[in-house]
Amino acid sequence: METGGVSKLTLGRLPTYLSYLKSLSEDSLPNISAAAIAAALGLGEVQVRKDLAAVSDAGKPKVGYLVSDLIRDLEHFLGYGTQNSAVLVGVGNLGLALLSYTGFAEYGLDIVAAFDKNQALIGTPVDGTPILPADQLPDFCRTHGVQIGILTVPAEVAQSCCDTLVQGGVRAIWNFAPVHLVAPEGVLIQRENMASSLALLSYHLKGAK
Ligand SMILES: NC(=O)c1ccc[n+]([C@@H]2O[C@H](COP(=O)([O-])OP(=O)(O)OC[C@H]3O[C@@H](n4cnc5c(N)ncnc54)[C@H](O)[C@@H]3O)[C@@H](O)[C@H]2O)c1
Repeated sequence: METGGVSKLTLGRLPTYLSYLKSLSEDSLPNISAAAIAAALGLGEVQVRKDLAAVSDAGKPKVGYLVSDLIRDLEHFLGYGTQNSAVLVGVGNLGLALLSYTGFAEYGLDIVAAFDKNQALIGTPVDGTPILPADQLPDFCRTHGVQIGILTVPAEVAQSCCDTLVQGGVRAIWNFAPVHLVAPEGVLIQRENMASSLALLSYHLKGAK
């Protein structure tokens, strides 16, 4: 996976740094040290220093980072300044919850339309997002230059929906269905795997007994 020279683990921590920095009140000091960020987030100082050095050269010895510069560099690196158009496929329980979440805009994600095969759902927008028939998916993606597809369909149809997104020119797929998807080179599939997270929790509890 191409991540601009930083590891996937570092990349996964960057939004945490960003949201912490943004949560600091305007009355806070303009500068912050890697040590202070590490302490606030329960991370190692060396780790934080290394992560931030990969995306920003705003850090100065003894002074730390100018918070506003660090926010700017993190947002730039994560591409939050530019909005990415996305479509969501499968307007069921999970799809509806994601469509109703207003926080994605902050991460540069703009869900421009949702698709479902259930005719009863077509035509009634969810929080302003139109719900369109599934057979319009590839044409819509092509016409609107959609880059991201969010899959919230049952596992058994996820691969065919993924193929349709790829046909429409989508190059990044956020898959919530519990299934491994195959896509051509150049298409990134990011699976939201709740089983992995749960396994970690169960394993932790087992060790604590
Ligand atoms: N609900 C959750 O909390 C949750 C959590 C984690 C993962 N998931 C996964 O997310 C997916 C959706 O779960 P859900 O609970 O929202 O299911 P759901 O049955 O409520 O919704 C699925 C939707 O997909 C639509 N659909 C089915 N085939 C389609 C197709 N070919 N093209 C377009 N739309 C199609 C259905 O009409 C329905 O509206 C599942 O794979 C599930 O395992 C759900």
